[in-house]
Amino acid sequence: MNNKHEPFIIHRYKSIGYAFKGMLLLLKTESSIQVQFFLAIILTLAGFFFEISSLEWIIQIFTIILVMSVEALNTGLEKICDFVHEDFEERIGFIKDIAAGAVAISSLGALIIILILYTPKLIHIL
Ligand SMILES: Nc1ncnc2c1ncn2[C@@H]1O[C@H](COP(=O)(O)OP(=O)(O)OP(=O)(O)O)[C@@H](O)[C@H]1O
Repeated sequence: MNNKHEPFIIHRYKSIGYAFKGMLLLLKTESSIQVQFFLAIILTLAGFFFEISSLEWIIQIFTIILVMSVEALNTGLEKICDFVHEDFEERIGFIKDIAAGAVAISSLGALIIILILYTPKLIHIL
């Protein structure tokens, strides 16, 4: 529970704690995040294997962050939807669909970026 009267530093410290708890909850409970985390590990290993440049690392890390952040926000939105309206409701379906659309946009973008990064390297070793 947040206490708005506690010192700023304590308040910030607790907020960071909640945020880390949120990351662990996502990893423990959400299969989509687990799959993305697994793919992030594969990409990290690929980065070391192909000795990608600093700029390529930055692009790859940003790509992973983007997809996983959008997925996390989508998960939160789904939970709110289920909390406010458990039964079938067209407007809830619409909200969930457009939130899933955001995940699709970031995932397709990520796929294109990863293909641009690794296709030449894969062709080179084949
Ligand atoms: N309460 C509802 N009313 C109307 N349509 C819904 C409702 N709940 C889900 N839907 C429809 O089903 C789709 C999938 O919803 P769901 O909450 O199962 O998301 P998901 O991405 O499959 O979830 P998960 O995180 O389990 O993978 C939504 O995009 C929406 O079209």
